[in-house]
Amino acid sequence: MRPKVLIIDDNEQSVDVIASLILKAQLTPVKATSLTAAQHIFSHSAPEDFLCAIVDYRLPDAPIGQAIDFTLASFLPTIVTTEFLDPETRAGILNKNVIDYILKENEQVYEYLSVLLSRLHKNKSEGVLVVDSARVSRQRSISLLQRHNFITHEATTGQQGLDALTRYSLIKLVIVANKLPDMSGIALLNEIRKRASKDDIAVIGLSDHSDTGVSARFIKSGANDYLAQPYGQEEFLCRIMQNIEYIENIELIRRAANSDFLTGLPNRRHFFERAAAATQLVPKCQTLALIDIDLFKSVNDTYGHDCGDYTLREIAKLVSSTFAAHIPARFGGEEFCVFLPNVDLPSAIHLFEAFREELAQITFKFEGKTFHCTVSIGLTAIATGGVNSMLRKADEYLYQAKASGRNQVVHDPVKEVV
Ligand SMILES: Nc1nc2c(ncn2[C@@H]2O[C@H](COP(=O)(O)OP(=O)(O)OP(=O)(O)O)[C@@H](O)[C@H]2O)c(=O)[nH]1
Repeated sequence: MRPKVLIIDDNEQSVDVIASLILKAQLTPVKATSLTAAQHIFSHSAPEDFLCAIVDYRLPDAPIGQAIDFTLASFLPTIVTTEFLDPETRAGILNKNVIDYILKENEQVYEYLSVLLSRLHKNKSEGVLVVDSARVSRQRSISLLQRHNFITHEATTGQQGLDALTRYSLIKLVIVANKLPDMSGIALLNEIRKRASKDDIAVIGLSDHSDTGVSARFIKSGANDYLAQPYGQEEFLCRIMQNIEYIENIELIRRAANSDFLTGLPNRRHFFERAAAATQLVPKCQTLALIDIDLFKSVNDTYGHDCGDYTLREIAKLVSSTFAAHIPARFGGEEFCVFLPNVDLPSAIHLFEAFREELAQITFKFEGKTFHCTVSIGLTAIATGGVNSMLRKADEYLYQAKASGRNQVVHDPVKEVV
């Protein structure tokens, strides 16, 4: 079920705009035109179904932000919208521990709201580590991050920070104080950069307003950004969002470059990178298989190219789930490859026979038509010549499998395995 977002606003026009943004962010809007209506809706719902609330500061039955107090008391992360904003109101809103406020002054702010909503959703799977021995400053950072749904981790020493990085793989961003009890922030940054580049984990260094040299040293030593203390909460959150988005965009580009467009499986290039990394770890044994769909041309010719694409995607899903613990890839056309470090020939034969049989049992259904597919597989464990030589050998066996009637696995003679 899509998470819900509660809108409390008595202005029909802004409710409609906000609701359409919520739908665009793949979330479900729930509308209330007053505080009383919101209280009624909320008392009949499960609080955990709601991602957040978007609350107008001034409502007929809640003229000075009482609806904000209600959503916060209901543990709903709250974004405030308002038509006016004097410094006193702004400070009052921010003091209430809301996520952010939106001044309804132009269309661009709705764009910002849209970004904020999708971030709140995505942040639930993003880890941020705060390494700061000063309790108040650390807790302030953690509290701001939690308000934005991030998974937070805290450390008071550099070593604890490094341990947390080893333990929690979801950490995308680290906030590093300049002075730590066991090392300097710069020294910690150096250690982090030995493990992860600027494109893998973003680091924001905390410096002092009075010491501009520190921020420059952070950046020169590989930090993505810095924040001069004391900082405002809006600046803090803007920088966090910017840096997390940078890491996410790099991830997206990498995924696009490494995966096959049609099936999402790793592509040939990425396969070779992963296989090379796996062989460097000197596996005890290795097997490699080439899988080719039988008579696939006839699927295209009989049911059309779209059906061919659908079949490739379905078979790719089975390849991906069956060989998730190994290194599967689409090699192009109707051919897949799987490299299995630390799997010997008898175990691999068992795996690929089971895969072949399972696939042959599947009834593919496309636009009212049903049909079956089989695959031929060439499998080798003769690893002395490296991955390229394994590919040539597997290709020979694949040719034999096709020539001997298809729907079979041809492999090295079991006793001759090196
Ligand atoms: N729909 C679709 N078809 C593809 C794609 N890539 C390759 N093909 C088709 O896959 C077919 C491969 O045909 P062939 O090489 O003759 O082999 P086959 O029909 O599978 O026969 P055997 O391999 O001998 O069992 C061709 O018709 C290609 O057009 C793709 O991405 N989508």
